[in-house]
Amino acid sequence: MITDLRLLLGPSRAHILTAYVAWTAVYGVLSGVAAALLVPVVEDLASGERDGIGTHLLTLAVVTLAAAVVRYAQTMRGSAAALETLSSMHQRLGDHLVSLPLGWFDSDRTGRLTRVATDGTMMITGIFAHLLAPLVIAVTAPVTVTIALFWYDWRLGLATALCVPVLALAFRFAGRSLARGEAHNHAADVEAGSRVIEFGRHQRVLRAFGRSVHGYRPLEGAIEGQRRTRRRTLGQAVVGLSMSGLAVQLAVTVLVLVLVRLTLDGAIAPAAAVALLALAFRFAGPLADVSEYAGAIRIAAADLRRLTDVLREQAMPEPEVSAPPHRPGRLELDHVTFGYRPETPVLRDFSLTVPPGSVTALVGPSGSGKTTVIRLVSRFWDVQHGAVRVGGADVRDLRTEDLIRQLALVFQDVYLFDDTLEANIRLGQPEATGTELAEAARLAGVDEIVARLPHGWLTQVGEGGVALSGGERQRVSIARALLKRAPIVLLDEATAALDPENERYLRRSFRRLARHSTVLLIAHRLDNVVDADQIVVVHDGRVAETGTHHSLLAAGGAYARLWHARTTGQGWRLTGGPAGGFTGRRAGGR
Ligand SMILES: Nc1ncnc2c1ncn2[C@@H]1O[C@H](COP(=O)(O)OP(=O)(O)OP(=O)(O)O)[C@@H](O)[C@H]1O
Repeated sequence: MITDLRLLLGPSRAHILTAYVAWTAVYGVLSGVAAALLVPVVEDLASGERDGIGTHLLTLAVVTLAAAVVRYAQTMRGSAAALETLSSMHQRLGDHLVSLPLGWFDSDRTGRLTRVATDGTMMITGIFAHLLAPLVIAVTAPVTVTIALFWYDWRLGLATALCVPVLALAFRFAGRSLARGEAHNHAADVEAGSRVIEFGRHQRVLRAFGRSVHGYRPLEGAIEGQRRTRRRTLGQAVVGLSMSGLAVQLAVTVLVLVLVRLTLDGAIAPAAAVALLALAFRFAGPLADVSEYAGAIRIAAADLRRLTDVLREQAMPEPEVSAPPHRPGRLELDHVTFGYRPETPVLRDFSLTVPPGSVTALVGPSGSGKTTVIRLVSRFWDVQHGAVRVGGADVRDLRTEDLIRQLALVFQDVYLFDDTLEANIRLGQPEATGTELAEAARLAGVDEIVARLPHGWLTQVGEGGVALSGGERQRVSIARALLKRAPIVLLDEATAALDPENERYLRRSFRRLARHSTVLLIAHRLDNVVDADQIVVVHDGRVAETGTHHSLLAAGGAYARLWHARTTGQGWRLTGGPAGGFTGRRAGGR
């Protein structure tokens, strides 16, 4: 737990935790010493030793006072450490997430991440408020008491020391069974939580098909699974906790028996035996506390581990300093082979060069790998073979900020943040002037949206941009790209048909983007590729054909078939033929 907390704090702030643990340990030692000092006091009382009693009482008072001061310092440091850990947790998570490859963010991991990040605050507060101090004191106070017992009578000390492995075994057994149960509970909770989120998010589809909670099997199954798992793990937890509680009781019984034996043999005076009995309980007290908290400690430790596991994920390697982009605006994929799973390549020996200031269009059937090309250029993933170069530099030799500075991305699935319209566009260039912002908005047709909305630029667009239509969201995303004025623009054209107005804005913006930048465009409508400097036909992860609209038509290959099928107006569909071949088929034709 302490290792994970140190990782969460980071190397520069880890000393805050070390100081807190050290103060807690000192408090544990002092409380053990204070308990041990009762023995000579009781002995003095019984023997009527007036001089001794004064000295011992004074020592006891000093130790108790020191324990109180240390307790105060320890509590203050605990609050400071909790606050630091909380602020550091979100910061470090955020910093690390941006360095992870996008492949890491599958829906399963994102669901788990959401849970650990939201539960994290409660968990960290709980650890510092209730768990860490008892855990440290459960080590230092009993150790101090054991040393005191040794000092008083070695047989008593030996008996106490022999109890330690038994207790450790019992705690280990309890801890393991609790951890196992907790892992099952967590998996069941995540599954149920994900199903509830899915159920909420996709209400439109579910309602269209008349599904309520009761008719939605995945959610019902997950809730039932959660109930079954909880019932089963509760039984295991009770067994584990009873075992550790029993072990503590057993240790106390052993100590009492040894004490009685030594007293009966005359080795210990009866009055001292009473004080030593209290000391034996002081040995067992912190352990009993910890055994009581064992469930909470295990749960917190598991939550903490899940959180720090994210920080342990391998980040994308980045150079200290970026290689200089010696060919600005140039884009190149050099014999690239890549698969989301290395054993199933999506792009094979894929080569493509986009000269600076030119427009290249990627066309091809759905699933042929066009979007993957754009993702590799943006270094969302790293290639398995070959190289991707932006501005002449391998993307792996560029720091993320330097790579992203060269790119503007317009994706199909435009995501807008729950902020104002202006903030969403400024994302492309936060320091842009008002004039630049207005110009980008005018070209992309966002000014019309601004004029229509009640709060204009300051309208909140809602999470994901729900307050805007799909076409409007795309216009906002194009305005972002226009504002950024990056040397290279990557554009994934919307597959869904845009209405004529949105289409007009898209074309206008596109012409403006092409005037200043290199453009790599994924085209789903062939009208938009006629003027491209280069058309690359992608099929099954390979470059099937390359040329201009006219040269490809003259070649009479896959592109020409595609074009003719489209222009006959009878509909077409792409089917994978032999290497590089598509067939333009009439809809419904054989
Ligand atoms: N995140 C992912 N994990 C695993 N496989 C993926 C992932 N994204 C895409 N794929 C697979 O990679 C292949 C190429 O997908 P890609 O999105 O690049 O095709 P595309 O040509 O852009 O298709 P479309 O025109 O439909 O957008 C497909 O088989 C797809 O299922």
